[in-house]
Amino acid sequence: MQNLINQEQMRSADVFTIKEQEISSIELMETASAAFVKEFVREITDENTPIAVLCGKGNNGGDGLAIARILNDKGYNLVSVYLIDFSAQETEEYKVNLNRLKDQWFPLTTVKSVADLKNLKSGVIIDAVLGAGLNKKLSGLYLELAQFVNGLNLHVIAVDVPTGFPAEGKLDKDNVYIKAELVICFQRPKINFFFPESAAALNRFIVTPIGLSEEFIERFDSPYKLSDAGDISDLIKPRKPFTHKGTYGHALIVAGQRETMGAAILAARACLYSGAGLTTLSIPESGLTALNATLPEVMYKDRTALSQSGGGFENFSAIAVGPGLGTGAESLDILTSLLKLKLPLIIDADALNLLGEYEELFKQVPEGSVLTPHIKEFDHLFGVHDSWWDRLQTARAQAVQRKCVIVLKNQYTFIIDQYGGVKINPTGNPAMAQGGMGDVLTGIIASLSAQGYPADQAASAACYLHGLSGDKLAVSKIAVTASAVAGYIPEVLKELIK
Ligand SMILES: NC(=O)C1=CN([C@@H]2O[C@H](COP(=O)(O)OP(=O)(O)OC[C@H]3O[C@@H](n4cnc5c(N)ncnc54)[C@H](OP(=O)(O)O)[C@@H]3O)[C@@H](O)[C@H]2O)[C@@H](O)CC1
Ligand SMILES: Nc1ncnc2c1ncn2[C@@H]1O[C@H](COP(=O)(O)OP(=O)(O)O)[C@@H](O)[C@H]1O
Repeated sequence: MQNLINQEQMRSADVFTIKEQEISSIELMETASAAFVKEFVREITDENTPIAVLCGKGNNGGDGLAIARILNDKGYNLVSVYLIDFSAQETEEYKVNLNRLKDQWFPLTTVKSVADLKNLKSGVIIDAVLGAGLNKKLSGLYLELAQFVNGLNLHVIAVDVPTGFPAEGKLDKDNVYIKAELVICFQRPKINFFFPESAAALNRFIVTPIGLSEEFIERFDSPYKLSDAGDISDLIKPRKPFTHKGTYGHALIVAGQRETMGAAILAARACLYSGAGLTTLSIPESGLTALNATLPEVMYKDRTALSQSGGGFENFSAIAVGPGLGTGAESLDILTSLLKLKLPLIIDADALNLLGEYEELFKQVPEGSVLTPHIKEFDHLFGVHDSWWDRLQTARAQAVQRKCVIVLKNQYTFIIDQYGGVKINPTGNPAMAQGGMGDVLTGIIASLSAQGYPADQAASAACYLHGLSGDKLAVSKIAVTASAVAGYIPEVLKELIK
């Protein structure tokens, strides 16, 4: 698990590393530039590709100058450098690298206005204009430059961060960035890469270590952590000898109505395949035939018993409610009765929509519950947000206030624990953008909860497994179905168990 540090912390990591390793800042820049080149040559393998390096006058530009030199040394023989001369001040490291470049023969063009970029027509652009030192929106000549470069439609690879893109904080819709196909980013990804608004600035990113002290970085207490396979492997317990179905909990899923019975069955399927000892589905009776035909292992519970002082619903190891439930009077009664049990719930889909409608009901959600909203459900619950940064901050505050886990779903799903800590899930892909996928996630969370994993662990492991299953299936498929993702969970679980 990596902690995502902010730019101030990154700068102190620079200072610490320079002192600890007794190196100069120019040597650190050289290491960073070499690390960039290592990734770049994997991406652009043809040494005869024309490469234009656009360099600002800060350290991002300093990197660009070093990168141009290292690429040239590696046999990339069509590298040209454009010195973006829109600001007066240049950094020391920039000056050193410019002198190193001038020592060799190198095509250098000084750019005083975008007209000076007229020869830029083909090949790859390395964007080293502005990096993490960005302190305001692009305007004036920088804005013109970004618009000009974007208009060229060339393959842009950015150094550390695309020009104009803030590493952290709210991303305004009217921001303009130099749009990169790829960002090769130093040591840690920027938190803003994980928000959908980042699609305006980059398609992909790679993180490359540049030798900063990991020990020092790990000491920072960041609220944002990036999950990885190792964390999930550490969590998942193997199945032990002499265990039986009773060992692995009994999950109940309360879901479905006539038109959306599939959502209930998908959630139950995922629960079953994620290893719950027993899975029971509470659906309208009209769904029984479908249930028995598709999932014979799953049991049925008549939901009309729920209103009768618990009706045995209190005896399950975990309860999930919501997929395909509907928002009518009957569904409202079901949710009201479930909340009266005062047991932590996994709350999804229509159950969330009901909570959004009835504030009094929302207040009754027990501590330790897991809410799994997608963007629309989230904004219905907590008000409309105009940025993902704000949405995430609201989620953190609400998770603390309600002592619940919030799973804010997206390409990168944010799992927010009861203390406001955020785990970012790295697995999953656009092939999974199909109906029913959230129902499957709910089923996995229910299953892991029934097996005894605490709410935040169940949620983060479920998101990882769900996305990984989708990733494996997407290797050979343009789109993957929710059923297939559920069906593949046992394999990814097995793979992750140590
Ligand atoms: N540990 C690491 O990660 C390492 C990082 N390294 C590299 O350093 C990069 C950060 O370098 P940096 O701090 O010199 O800032 P950089 O991005 O070049 O900007 C320079 C100047 O631009 C200006 N400016 C800002 N916004 C503006 C705007 N909108 N419009 C116009 N001007 C604007 C602002 O000047 P000001 O406005 O204050 O006069 C600012 O001072 C980082 O991304 C990475 O590439 C490696 O070399 C070593 C290890
Ligand atoms: N592009 C994507 N990349 C990664 N995961 C995705 C993508 N699109 C959808 N998903 C995942 O699929 C699920 C969709 O949930 P949701 O919108 O509630 O679906 P549904 O209501 O159809 O069940 C979420 O877990 C989300 O993270």
